[in-house]
Amino acid sequence: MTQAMLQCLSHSPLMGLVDPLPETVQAATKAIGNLRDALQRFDPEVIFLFAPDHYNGFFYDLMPPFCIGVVADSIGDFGSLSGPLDVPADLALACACAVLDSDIDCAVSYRMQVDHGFAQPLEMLAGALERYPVVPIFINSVAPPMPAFRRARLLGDAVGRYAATLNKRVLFMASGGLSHNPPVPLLAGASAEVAERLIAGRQPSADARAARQQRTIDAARAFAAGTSTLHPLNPEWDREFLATLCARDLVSLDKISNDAITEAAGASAHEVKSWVAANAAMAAATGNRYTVQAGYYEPIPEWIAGFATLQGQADEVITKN
Ligand SMILES: O=C(O)CCc1cccc(O)c1O
Ligand SMILES: [Fe+2]
Repeated sequence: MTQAMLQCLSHSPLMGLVDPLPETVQAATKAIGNLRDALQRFDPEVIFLFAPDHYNGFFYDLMPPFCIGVVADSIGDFGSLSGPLDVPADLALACACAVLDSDIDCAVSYRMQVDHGFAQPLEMLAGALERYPVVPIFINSVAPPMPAFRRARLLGDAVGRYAATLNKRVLFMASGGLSHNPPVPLLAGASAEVAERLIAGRQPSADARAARQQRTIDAARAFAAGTSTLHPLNPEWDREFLATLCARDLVSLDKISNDAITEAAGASAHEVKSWVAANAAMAAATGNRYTVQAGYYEPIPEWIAGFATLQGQADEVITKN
């Protein structure tokens, strides 16, 4: 008997560093609290966490579209939690095998480094990095060439079919998005110094890390003040995306190209592929018998994020072989 639940949450390391009005913080905090309470009640036996990276664990020396962590550590950028994740290694490896058997070529890592993309939802929803067993599933969302919506959906589909065989309470969790464009550099057109950081920037000096974080904080202040040239948030695009997930119409996203995503919603909007994968996993695990509710949405410039929560429940317990 497998039971499945779905939770998706935007992330932003600017939370607590560059905050909007207290009412906005309160509303977002309440929405996050709702997810946390539901997670606690569900008490997952394993979390499949789909999330991106921001040139902290994955670089252009070898950039996979997808990677499953068999052993994983959080680096603790922007004051996020650092330290090991509780990855059930055999299960993570079996998941990777099942994904490969489903024609989705994903990498594995026995020393996966993750950043706030993974750490923040674990901290905010699970309460700690090691509170629950978690299979971390990286989706490249910042470093072109990137997988398309369709591939993210098929990855999620493969993970969901595997998860349904476990006879456990499984939680599919996604971290990222929605529309946004924080100052994450692109390799195309980068200076030699920035290119080096994107290709081989593992373990930067404390000064380099602090300078990077300060640049992001400065960018958020300018973005909130309306004096920034960063790509604007796109609430209309975000609401349509959420409606598509609520309608369980993931296939309709396949026709949206990566260029169209960047153009409409910003270069980091590709992080929503984590949401697509988690929703596809839920669909596969439940045989499409699940319901989704968008919990909260607000474009929050201070956090450089179309900030949203979403939750889904299976209509029934899944019985399988
Ligand atoms: O690591 C960085 O510099 C990017 C930080 C960042 C900021 C806003 C929204 C995000 O999703 C995000 O990841
Ligand atoms: Fe991000």
